[in-house]
Amino acid sequence: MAFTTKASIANFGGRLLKLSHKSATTGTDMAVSVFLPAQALAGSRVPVLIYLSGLTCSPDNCSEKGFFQHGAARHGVALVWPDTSPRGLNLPGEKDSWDFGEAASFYVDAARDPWSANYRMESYLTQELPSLLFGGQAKAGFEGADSLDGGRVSITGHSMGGHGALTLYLKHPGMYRSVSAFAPIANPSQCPWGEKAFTGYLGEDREEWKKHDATELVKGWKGGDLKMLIDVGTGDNFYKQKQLLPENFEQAVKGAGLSGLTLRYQDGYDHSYFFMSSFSDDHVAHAAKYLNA
Ligand SMILES: N[C@@H](CCC(=O)N[C@@H](CSC=O)C(=O)NCC(=O)O)C(=O)O
Repeated sequence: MAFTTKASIANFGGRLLKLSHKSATTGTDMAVSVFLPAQALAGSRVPVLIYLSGLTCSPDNCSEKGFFQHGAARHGVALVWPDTSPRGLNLPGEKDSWDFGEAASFYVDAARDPWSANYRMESYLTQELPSLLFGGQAKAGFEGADSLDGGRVSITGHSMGGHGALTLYLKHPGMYRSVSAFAPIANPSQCPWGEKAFTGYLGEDREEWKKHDATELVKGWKGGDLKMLIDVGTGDNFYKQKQLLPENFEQAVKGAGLSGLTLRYQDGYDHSYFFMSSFSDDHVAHAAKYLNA
């Protein structure tokens, strides 16, 4: 049995499961939370929306105050909240700052020591975690696992997790049916957060960084309509500090002649979960449109 169930909580007519499992990819225990809507508990196969969290987060932040369960219950969509990095490794410098190391993986497979052995979050999220989650109840070992339809998966995320959602979607055409993001770090090669993380995890070669930068990746997108929703708050201090750079991303989409990006600026909203909870219904509805098509 892959997963240990730490908690099972009644929530929006379904259940919120707090799970953990041993990961061969990261070499650590990994936490992950799953929301099973009532439809899943009643035996229906349900599609899945993965939410990648931002810097400093665990699976708890969004599952406790993002209110994605409200829309997910309505549309019959399961939610998966992975963790933001391996934990408990005690690597040198891992806990020195809130925007690098633990809870700040940027969802890449690190290429530099000491990170490359364990900070392999892209492989974890695109290979190991789906194989464990969608392998059926006998393999997964938690209630309702048989209901998860691994053939219908979309992805979303916030800030660092918005960067993760956009880049995994653009790097793995066909893996996800749609993508959305709240306040994503949309052009990490050009902002302080991204420059710090990419130098630390990937090295100094800026050409290498482009492979993990949504604004660069979208220029080469060949997957047709983008099926992409992005929300950014105009009162977001990180937006004002040019950590997010959604305009660069939009310019790249226009330059590549692509359709299917809805980029909305939400007046006065900040970077917090007050923002996500205000629009999480829209993001679940966006995913459900493609997942239930
Ligand atoms: N500690 C920082 C603020 C950190 C912060 O705002 N983290 C965001 C994600 S930022 C981009 O990835 C977050 O989601 N925090 C968790 C929460 O529950 O709000 C500072 O002091 O500025």
